Amino acid sequence: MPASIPPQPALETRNVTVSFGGFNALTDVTMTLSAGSVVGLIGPNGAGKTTLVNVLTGFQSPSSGEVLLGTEAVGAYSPFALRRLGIARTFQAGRLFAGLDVLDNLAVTGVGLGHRRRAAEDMARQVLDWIGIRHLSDQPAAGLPYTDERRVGIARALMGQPQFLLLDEPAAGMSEIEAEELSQLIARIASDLGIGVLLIEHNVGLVLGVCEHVYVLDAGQVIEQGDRTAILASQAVRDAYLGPSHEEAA
Ligand SMILES: Nc1ncnc2c1ncn2[C@@H]1O[C@H](COP(=O)(O)OP(=O)(O)OP(=O)(O)O)[C@@H](O)[C@H]1O
Repeated sequence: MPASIPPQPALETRNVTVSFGGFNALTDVTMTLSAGSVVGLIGPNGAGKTTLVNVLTGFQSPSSGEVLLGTEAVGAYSPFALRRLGIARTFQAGRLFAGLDVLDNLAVTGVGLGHRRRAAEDMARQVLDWIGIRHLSDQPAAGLPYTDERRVGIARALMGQPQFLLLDEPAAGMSEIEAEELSQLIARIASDLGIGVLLIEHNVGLVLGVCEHVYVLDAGQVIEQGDRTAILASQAVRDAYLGPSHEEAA
């Protein structure tokens, strides 16, 4: 883990639109993720959250608009190229290599990033230690409980010391206590490692608790952004989650 953190560029989308046929999954989305900060992305089902993560990680090209890493336009880069530039992600389902144990899951990722096997294993042990799950090293990935699978997914994403980490619903299925532990881990990833974290979650309480800035997507558009206070005060956010008719019903 680095002792001192050099200045890092931001990861941004500028006016990004993604169309599937005639349907816009994202319309004109502009957002910024900076080093060392935790930014949240919330919104109802189908709002476009995963599509935005796919755009930021090279799994989906924007139909229009730009993706910038610092001053470099990276919207047409492959997932592999972006991973090499330091943009890592986790998936909603862990996507671990089921036939390998936890240490090997991380080590194989390190080898894929260009490290020698021994160095990749050393790095894997460091990452597992840092997260506090070294005891899982010899466990087969296939049999892991859900919450451990999530933490191993994060550990694997930290291999190769990314600049940015995009977490797609990491707390799904977790208890309140487990989600609280996860939020502490997320805060440490930003503060201790200087990584810019984008947290996509349905658990709005978790997002508002750990994120300095939150974007709210609805039907592919950013309808609100700001800190916890701004999000809680927003009528647009209430309408998106409860429907515009909830006021009349009250
Ligand atoms: N490859 C695709 N082809 C067509 N439509 C798609 C595709 N991917 C996503 N969509 C549509 O785009 C919209 C946004 O989907 P997306 O999965 O990004 O939303 P989400 O906010 O992540 O939803 P959830 O919270 O349910 O995971 C949805 O209406 C979805 O059906």
